[in-house]
Amino acid sequence: MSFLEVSEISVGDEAKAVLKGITFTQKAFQNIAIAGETGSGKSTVLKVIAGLAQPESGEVIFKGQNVVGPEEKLIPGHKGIAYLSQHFELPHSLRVEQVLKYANTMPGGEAEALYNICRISHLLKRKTNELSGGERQRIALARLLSTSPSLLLLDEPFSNLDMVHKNVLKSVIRDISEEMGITCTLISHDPQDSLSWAETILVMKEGEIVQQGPPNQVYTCPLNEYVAGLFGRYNLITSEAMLKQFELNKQSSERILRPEELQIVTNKTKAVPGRVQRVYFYGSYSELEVAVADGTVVVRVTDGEHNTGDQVYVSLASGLKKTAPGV
Ligand SMILES: Nc1ncnc2c1ncn2[C@@H]1O[C@H](COP(=O)(O)OP(=O)(O)OP(=O)(O)O)[C@@H](O)[C@H]1O
Repeated sequence: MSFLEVSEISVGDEAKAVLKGITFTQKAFQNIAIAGETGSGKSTVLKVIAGLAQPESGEVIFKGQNVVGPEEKLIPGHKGIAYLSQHFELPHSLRVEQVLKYANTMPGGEAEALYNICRISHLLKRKTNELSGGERQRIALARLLSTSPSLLLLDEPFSNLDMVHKNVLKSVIRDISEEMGITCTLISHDPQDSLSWAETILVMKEGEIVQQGPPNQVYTCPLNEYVAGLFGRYNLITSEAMLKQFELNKQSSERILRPEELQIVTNKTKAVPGRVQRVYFYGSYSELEVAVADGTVVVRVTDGEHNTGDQVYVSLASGLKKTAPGV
């Protein structure tokens, strides 16, 4: 029995299809991230899983039990599944401890451990209107988790957080999985969040899953430019000289190369000549925009030795091996 089975979920009608036959499974403790452009249907998937949005067809089976939609249940939702919305709300001007007390179904010791994991123990006496955005979010999270769910659905939890609060929340999410045995699914617009955290990434476009696989596969072997663009800079190699020198298949997604999949070399074998047009410094590495015979490519370097105007040779990074993208 799978932990979560999502089968052929469709939402919307012919005039506006929001989800079109979404199917995937999630194992217990498998971190799944959902990526996709705005409006691709990511939040709707989470809401259907949580029993908060009604699908037209398909089913969600959670630990062997059917999750029913809001049209079939007086109080929407499923006890074992928590959904942290982008637009969560906390009651106004109540003490944090009161907010948590109303929701809490855990025995005293466990609730205290939860508040420690969520880094909110020091906030219990504060009023809800005296909190930062990051603190409010961790309290909303603790409130959800105090009903002891085993699946947590996080809908863009990092948006609007500064780096400090974001890093705290990342540690909280990691501890929630490890210490409380909760499985998490995450939507994030920042590719770094998904790539560094997930075991599996589902990529959505226009209500469909267009690619799924482990982060390194989705990143290095994107199905197309849409998927590539979601996870960072890329080159679509169209230069005839490069295709020939690098022995790339003109028709396939092999032509999509990340800046670090190219390198600057002194040996002219299997390399094409170019001139550095721009240098972008990012701290631990730089990206060079290099004009080649019939195009421009971006190459990542770590030596900091290149300047605008330099004559260079570009080749494929050594040991680079592309595999077929998983769909
Ligand atoms: N209750 C609703 N009724 C009708 N259409 C809706 C409803 N909620 C969302 N939609 C539409 O469904 C599509 C998918 O929305 P959804 O919020 O799931 O996308 P998303 O990928 O999460 O977007 P974002 O990244 O902007 O949050 C959008 O076109 C949206 O306008």
